[in-house]
Amino acid sequence: MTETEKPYFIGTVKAIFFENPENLYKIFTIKVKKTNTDWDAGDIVVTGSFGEISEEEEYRFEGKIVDHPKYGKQFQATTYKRTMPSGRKELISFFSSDEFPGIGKKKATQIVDKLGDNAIDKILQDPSALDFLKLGEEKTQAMIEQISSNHLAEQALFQLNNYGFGTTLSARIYQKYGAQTLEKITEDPYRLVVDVKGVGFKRADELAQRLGITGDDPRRIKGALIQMVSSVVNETGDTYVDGDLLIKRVSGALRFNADDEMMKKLVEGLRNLVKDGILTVEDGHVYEKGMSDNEWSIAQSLKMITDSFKGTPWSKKDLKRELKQIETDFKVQYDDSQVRAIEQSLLNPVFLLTGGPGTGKTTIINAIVAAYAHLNDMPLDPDDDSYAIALAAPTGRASKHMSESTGLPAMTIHRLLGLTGTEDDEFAEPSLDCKLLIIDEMSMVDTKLFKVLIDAVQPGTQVVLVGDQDQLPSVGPGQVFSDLIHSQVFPTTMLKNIHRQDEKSTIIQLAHDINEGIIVDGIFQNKADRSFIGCTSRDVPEVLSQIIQKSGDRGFDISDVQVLAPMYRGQAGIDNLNFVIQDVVNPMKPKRKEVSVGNVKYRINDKVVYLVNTPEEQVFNGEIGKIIGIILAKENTDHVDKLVIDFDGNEVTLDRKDWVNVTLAYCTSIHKSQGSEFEMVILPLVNEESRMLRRNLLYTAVTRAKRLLIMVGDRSAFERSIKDQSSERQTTLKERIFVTFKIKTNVTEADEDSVEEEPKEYHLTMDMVMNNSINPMIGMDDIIPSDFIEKKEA
Ligand SMILES: Nc1ncnc2c1ncn2[C@@H]1O[C@H](COP(=O)(O)OP(=O)(O)OP(=O)(O)O)[C@@H](O)[C@H]1O
Repeated sequence: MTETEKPYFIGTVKAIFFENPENLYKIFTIKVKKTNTDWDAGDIVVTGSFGEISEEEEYRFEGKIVDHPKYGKQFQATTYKRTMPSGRKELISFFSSDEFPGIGKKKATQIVDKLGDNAIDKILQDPSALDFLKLGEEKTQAMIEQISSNHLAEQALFQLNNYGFGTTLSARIYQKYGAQTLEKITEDPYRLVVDVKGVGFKRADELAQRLGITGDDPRRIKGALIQMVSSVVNETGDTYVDGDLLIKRVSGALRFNADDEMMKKLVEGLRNLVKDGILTVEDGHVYEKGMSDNEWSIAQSLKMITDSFKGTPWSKKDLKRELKQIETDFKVQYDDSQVRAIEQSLLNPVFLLTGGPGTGKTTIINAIVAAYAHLNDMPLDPDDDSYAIALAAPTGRASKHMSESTGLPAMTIHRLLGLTGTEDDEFAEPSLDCKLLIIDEMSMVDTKLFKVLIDAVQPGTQVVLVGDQDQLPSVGPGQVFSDLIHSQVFPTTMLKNIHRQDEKSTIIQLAHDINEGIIVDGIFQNKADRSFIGCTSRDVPEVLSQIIQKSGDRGFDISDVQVLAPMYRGQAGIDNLNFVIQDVVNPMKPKRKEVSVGNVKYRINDKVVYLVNTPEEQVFNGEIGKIIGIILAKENTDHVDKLVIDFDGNEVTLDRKDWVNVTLAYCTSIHKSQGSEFEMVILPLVNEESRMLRRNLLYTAVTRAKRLLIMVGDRSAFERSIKDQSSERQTTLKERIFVTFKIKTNVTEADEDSVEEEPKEYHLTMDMVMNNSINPMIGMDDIIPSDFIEKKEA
């Protein structure tokens, strides 16, 4: 090997024993034919990211020899190339191989006779070189594609690598565009911002610069606009970005002077994105593709449900009688607001019920179900043909709670709708054949999911949405539950009385006080069921270790203890606390099995959380499980490391490539904890997290504790959380509802058409952009929500 020559191996692939479709990483063995290294072995192991690799084919790999601590000597390939067959004999056997169905030895010989030893190059350069075979267009095309596919994948991955993309991103890009990768990204590198997760504007901009796309190139402007809308919406949870703000931010990102000429170009860019259906602009608000339609669609479906409701076959008197009966049966006396809630839910097509912990939401769901069934002569038996009640919640835990408390089947909204939790859900159009639909934990439902859910409801169905509007809003954009309540268009009951009878419990009262913004001194005093331990963020890990140790001594199983934190980073952040707690409750000991991925180590008994939806395995985002088995690659015939995890009785085996879907769960985010409750919650809050500290965050965390709550950290961080009201998310769902419901009451047919037709007309004018004169309520001055209620009830 000369100094400049890179180490290489040429060999035939024998067996591929690991493949990660996410990043195309593969591990396989080759039978070595030639090498410039002094590693003299018949078969070697090769690793790396490869577009396509076929067994029994010959390739040339360049890279370096490494000594893996566990698996020994391997060749880590950075580039690879299929060695093209050369020489008459090899070429004939190549063309007559299984890769080219319909080409036998005779035709293969003809090709080589006609095109010579350079046959492959000739075909790649000029596909008409094969015309003489008269195979027909389809077959010829298939043959050319087969020849070029490997060649193109290599070329593309090599070039992407040159452009500075790492293996994972290169693989994602190649998976998206396939053979057209280079053509597509050189034509418009900014398309990566839309098409490939993980490529932002800055990255695409660097590539664009290398390709000579700079300054005010329309492609550059377009890329910056798309990226900015997406990042603002994901950061804030708003459903749109204010047009002015967008233009300001984008001109900053593009380093444009805010002169008229540049503004015109930005507005033009926006206009084109609207034309191409990538963004929507309405009343000066800029929405990501589909988001504006989602809001309209929700409003229209709610209107359809409202309009199609023809009343009940029983009278209000029957209902009163039924309520008395239920009180007797359930041995409970409902308070006034609870009675109102039960009545309104049964009398109306759409009803909203909100209340804090212990106010009786579950109690009311039980009453609604029982009364509905009895009043409609329907047995409360899911196996009976006439049973038509659907109960669902956004998380597995919440739906399980619903099912346990009602004794009826309840499921996740995804399962109810047959959704997969992937991007395909956007195009799903399921249909629900129930007559009464009750959704719990409604504050967690985002705009996209609610759109699919409410669109699936059939005319005549009654819908009851239950939740706690003061909790954190959904992770995805929107705040549907809060918007529906604040629209005041639908009958709503807010439960305020706390009914939970536990005299000793002070946690619920604390939660209500927090919600009211009351900072009572008592919050920092120790009570039987809660305590506060003041410390700095540096001390949080140590304090937490001690609490966890003591909780174990007091008989708490770690599955009942949950540490909840707002952020991932920092000493008191989720990532660090997980390592700290793991060391206390499940430390490494000699001879214990341990596997690692990145800097996370997994051992048997570790508490983990699942991060995606996998309906085939019946395991969903946010579910907490325990590792009950570790099967090493050398112990199974697949030659892959595996984790066996018990998710509440459902055992799931995850191959190493799927470990990205789990993480340690001794400490989880407060956001993820929504919809779950734990016997004991430990809540560290520190001043470093000030950006996140809001009342609804603290309220959500505190309300997760059933028996014990231990607050740790900076006193001022807790006080700040109580004081800082969270700002409302920016959405236009309420306005859509006002417009849509006004149609029903007093607008003409012509107006109706103009709303139902896609409301896409481009409104953002230069004036608007420059003068900050955009008003989302344009044209709605004369409507106030209570107008509608009065009309409805009249
Ligand atoms: N009117 C009532 N009279 C007596 N007890 C009641 C009444 N309403 C509710 N309860 C009791 O109060 C407790 C809390 O009620 P429930 O579980 O329905 O509240 P919740 O709002 O669903 O609470 P969480 O959101 O915390 O689960 C239960 O034990 C329930 O039996």
